[in-house]
Amino acid sequence: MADSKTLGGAGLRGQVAGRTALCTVGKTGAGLTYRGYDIRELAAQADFEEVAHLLLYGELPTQAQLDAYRQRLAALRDLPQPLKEGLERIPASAHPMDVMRSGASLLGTLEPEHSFADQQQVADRLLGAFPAILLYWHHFSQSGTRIDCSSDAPDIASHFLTLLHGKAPSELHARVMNVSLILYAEHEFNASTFTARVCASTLSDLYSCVTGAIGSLRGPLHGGANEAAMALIERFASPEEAVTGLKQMLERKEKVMGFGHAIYRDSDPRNEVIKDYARQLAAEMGDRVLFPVSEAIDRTMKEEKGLFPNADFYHASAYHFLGIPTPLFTPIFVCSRTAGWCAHVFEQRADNRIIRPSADYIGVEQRAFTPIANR
Ligand SMILES: CC(=O)SCCNC(=O)CCNC(=O)[C@H](O)C(C)(C)COP(=O)(O)OP(=O)(O)OC[C@H]1O[C@@H](n2cnc3c(N)ncnc32)[C@H](O)[C@@H]1OP(=O)(O)O
Ligand SMILES: O=C([O-])CC(=O)C(=O)O
Repeated sequence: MADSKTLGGAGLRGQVAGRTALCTVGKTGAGLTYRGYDIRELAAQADFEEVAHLLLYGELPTQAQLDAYRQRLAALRDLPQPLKEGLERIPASAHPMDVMRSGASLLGTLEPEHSFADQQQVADRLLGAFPAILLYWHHFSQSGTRIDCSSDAPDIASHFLTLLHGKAPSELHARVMNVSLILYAEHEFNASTFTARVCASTLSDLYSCVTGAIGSLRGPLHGGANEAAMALIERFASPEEAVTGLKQMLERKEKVMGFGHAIYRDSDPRNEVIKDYARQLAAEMGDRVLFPVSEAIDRTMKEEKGLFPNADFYHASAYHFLGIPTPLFTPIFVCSRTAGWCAHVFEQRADNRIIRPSADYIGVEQRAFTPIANR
């Protein structure tokens, strides 16, 4: 009989909760693979649309398939008018992750998934529409501007940056965004994906699965860590200040967001990729503070706690150098992880049994009910 203290109390760590053909995390010799491809090769040579096709359609596309897929996704960028009106009613004070969650849910009321035969179409629709859901609200709430949601950018990475900045990104910026979307696209049974699979196991619709997953991703122990990491980095004006500040945080037993991982023990393979791009962007910007401070935090965490940066830590400075406001960081994770979430929902549906574990009861023994007048 399993001991519940070592199960629930330890966050189900090490428990196999299902099967997947999508991804391996932390296996010896291969840090992270998507359908058998090493993340480093995908990040170096592929575009996000190729990776989304791999996850959602089972294989990397041919050039003709990729062109057709890009066109299909581009045709799904614009938003229906009632969704725009709904986004206009969300206050500027809202967290952008709440906008993503509400946007996904509202789209599901306007273009419901009538049957599971629609699932590929819905997944593509969410991938196509998420940048505009976020950035239509962002511009309207900041300045009252109603942006054109359908840019002529060639891919989702450039589309996002075009909607945000009102102009096409440079080649380097488009590449960094593409790489970021690839790195965040899929990660086995992480908390948000598991949320999506639990929802899918009830035979619920895809919008509900994705909406629930967004809620899970929002927390600072998961996707929200990239925003929290940025807030931390910005607190320090120099590497020396960062070292002192970090040591004080660790003495106070505070968690340092962007470090550590539930599965990886020594390093997160996504870190070295995004760190390299953060360094390139820092050089391009002539930055002399943010990147050196980030490296000082990184070194101090290694020396003091033996902890390593996860995918989120250097994403913070990379996104900052792309001119992305900090509250929009975690929504970009949504734009990417939607590919992984939807692929997991398809997988769950293809071999489903409702996910319903048991709990070890630790409450009071059974007792007699006392009517309210006698209590
Ligand atoms: C894309 C992603 O979602 S990646 C994860 C993003 N999240 C973060 O960056 C948040 C900061 N990190 C954390 O909170 C954790 O490392 C998690 C949530 C990612 C993993 O949690 P766990 O699996 O429980 O971590 P783990 O078992 O390795 O922790 C071991 C010890 O290191 C400590 N530790 C782990 N991460 C950190 C951290 N970032 N800062 C300080 N201490 C930490 C834990 O408190 C624990 O100490 P204890 O044994 O004294 O309680
Ligand atoms: O796998 C996890 O627990 C968290 C993570 O890195 C991710 O979802 O990308």
